[in-house]
Parts: sequence; structure tokens; C-alpha cells
Amino acid sequence: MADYGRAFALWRQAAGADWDRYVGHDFVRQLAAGTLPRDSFLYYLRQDYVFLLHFARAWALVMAKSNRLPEMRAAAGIAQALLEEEMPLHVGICAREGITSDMLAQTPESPANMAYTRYVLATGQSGDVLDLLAALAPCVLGYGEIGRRHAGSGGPYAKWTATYGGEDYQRLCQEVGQLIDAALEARLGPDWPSLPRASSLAQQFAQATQLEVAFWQMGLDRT
Ligand SMILES: Cc1ncc(CN)c(N)n1
Repeated sequence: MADYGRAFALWRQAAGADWDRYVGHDFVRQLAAGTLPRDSFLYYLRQDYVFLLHFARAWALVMAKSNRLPEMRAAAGIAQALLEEEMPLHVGICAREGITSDMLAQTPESPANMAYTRYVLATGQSGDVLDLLAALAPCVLGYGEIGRRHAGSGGPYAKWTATYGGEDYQRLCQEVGQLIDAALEARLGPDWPSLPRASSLAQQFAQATQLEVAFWQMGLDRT
């Protein structure tokens, strides 16, 4: 299991079978084995491009909600990495298939995409920075775990697995894990796992994990 910090370890364990359904989804297995239909991959990538736009906004919301400078810096850096490093992966792969950036930006959002992105943004609007971080964590850290597991798997989707299994993305996961742990300790103290608040945060994490499962299924079914 990837070591992305204390909160991740606790929340991942609490999410239980949902977490396994996320990181071990058929979409991921077929992608790593190189057997995923190209149309499913491209459908997913187009949706994911739109997803990442909303997630960059959500990290900007972390910055807007935070009153701690290191957190604000980290959140701004993550929003920047989504826009300048992760989205270009999608643009590059799609360009080779004749799908332009304009076409990507005009992708009609699928219900699963809308459900996930709006859930996270609404959680951020109505809750505090901890709620928002708990809802954002499965996105960043789940792909880190998947990337580590399948890095170097080769085949037609090697660039995708190499990106999430690569040094830069893994460093981002370490930083996000540390950011979450520090945010929790600063606001709730070191014994935060024993507080009633801990279960509602674990619940946000589990909910976002279920929405990740639905996102993979969307890609597989092209719905
Ligand atoms: C749906 C989803 N979840 C997570 C990631 C990784 N940032 C992503 N690109 N897309």
C-alpha cells in the first residue's frame, strides 16, 4: 500500500471494499493489460479533461477557504499542476486521435462526471477546508496508488500509467498526504482520529471514492 500519510491510511481503511472497487476497477485492469477498448479510453479522457477543470477550481477553493499560508501555497501549486501538467497529458493523447483542445473543452458532461465534480464543489462551499480536503483526497491519492501498482505495464496505455506512476505524480501525492495531515492537526489537534468529526471526514472520503468507481464505470460503458 502506498504511504501517503496518516489520514489517508485511516480513511482508505474505513472506505474498505469501496476503495478496492476504485483502485481495482475493471477499467483499470483492462487499461493496465492493454485490452481496454480505445473508444472507452478516449471517452474517459474527454470526460476527465472536463473533470480536471472542475478539480482545479476545487483546489482554488481550498486556497480561498484556508487561513494558513503553507496550505494556500500548496493548493495553488496543485491547481497549477492540474492545469499545466495533468491536462496536457489528455490534450496530447487526444491530439494524436484528431481530437482538438476545442473539442475537448466542448465535451458534454456525463451524469457521473457532473455528480462527482459538483459533489466536491458543493462540499467545499458548504463545509470547511477539512471537508473539502477529505472529498479531494481519493482523486489525487487513488490515482497515485493505481499508478504505482501499474507503472511500467507497457502496451497502448503506457503513457497514462507512466504519468501516474512517475516521480512527479508520486511526489505530488506525498505532498498532498502531508498537507492533509498538517491541516487536520492544525485545526483538530494530534488526536483528531478520536474526535466525532473524524467519522464525518471519513464519510466524505468514502463518498468521493464511490463517485470514482462510478467514473470508471462511465468510461467502460461510455455513458
Ligand atoms: C476522475 C479522476 N480522478 C482522479 C484523477 C487524478 N487527478 C483524475 N485525473 N480523474
